Amino acid sequence: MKKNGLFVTLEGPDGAGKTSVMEILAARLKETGKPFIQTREPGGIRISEMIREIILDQANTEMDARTEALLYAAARRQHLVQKIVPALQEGKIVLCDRFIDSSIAYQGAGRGIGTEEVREINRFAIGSTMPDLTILLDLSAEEGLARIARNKGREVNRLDSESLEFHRIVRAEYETIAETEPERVIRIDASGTLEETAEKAWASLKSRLP
Ligand SMILES: Nc1ncnc2c1ncn2[C@@H]1O[C@H](COP(=O)(O)OP(=O)(O)OP(=O)(O)O)[C@@H](O)[C@H]1O
Ligand SMILES: Cc1cn([C@H]2C[C@H](O)[C@@H](COP(=O)(O)O)O2)c(=O)[nH]c1=O
Repeated sequence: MKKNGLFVTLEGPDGAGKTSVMEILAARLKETGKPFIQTREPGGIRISEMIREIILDQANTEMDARTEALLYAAARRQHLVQKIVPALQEGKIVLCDRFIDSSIAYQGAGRGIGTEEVREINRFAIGSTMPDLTILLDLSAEEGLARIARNKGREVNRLDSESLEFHRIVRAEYETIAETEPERVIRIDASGTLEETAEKAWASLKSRLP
């Protein structure tokens, strides 16, 4: 696949500030006049949003870890072919809230399936389309969960409800990913104010803009 755009993902533990930072990045991008889209995983398009409902439904307590990993990968495949790749082919910047690294961290490490096995099913789903830039918002599991708890308007989903230990493992795996792929993954300390974090994220994105 030939692509001319820039594929940028935001990653990090629950409550790190990805959605909030993405809104600020989108506002900055708008000022530049460069064409871009905002999207998220799991979701972004109709079928993948339906899969999201199933995965995150608190009632689905019996869901097997591999089923969960496959559902995330299936949602990703459809999202990629229907929305991400066409936008990249049109030369747009794609800002995506979570992508493959979430599966490596949450299913591979958090669920204990194994990062290589999860990488393998995602290779089947996405082929060679990897993000050009990943902004990793790094925050302790405790602080991330505390931010979510303070946000009364936000629904707590099935993954949020996992143990503190699960979320600590997720965060540690993100650190490993950042150490392994320093060219692609820029780690940002997300423990400051939203404005401070967004400023650092914008500096990273700006330096990669075409
Ligand atoms: N730097 C910050 N300091 C304090 N609170 C923050 C900061 N950034 C975001 N918040 C607040 O924390 C909560 C979670 O933020 P947000 O939804 O942006 O995180 P997220 O990483 O997208 O979470 P999730 O992955 O769970 O959806 C929101 O209530 C938001 O207003
Ligand atoms: C893409 C992806 C996501 N997850 C988890 C991470 C979060 O707990 C939820 C999504 O909720 P958000 O409010 O949109 O962040 O799903 C995952 O476990 N694996 C994945 O591949």
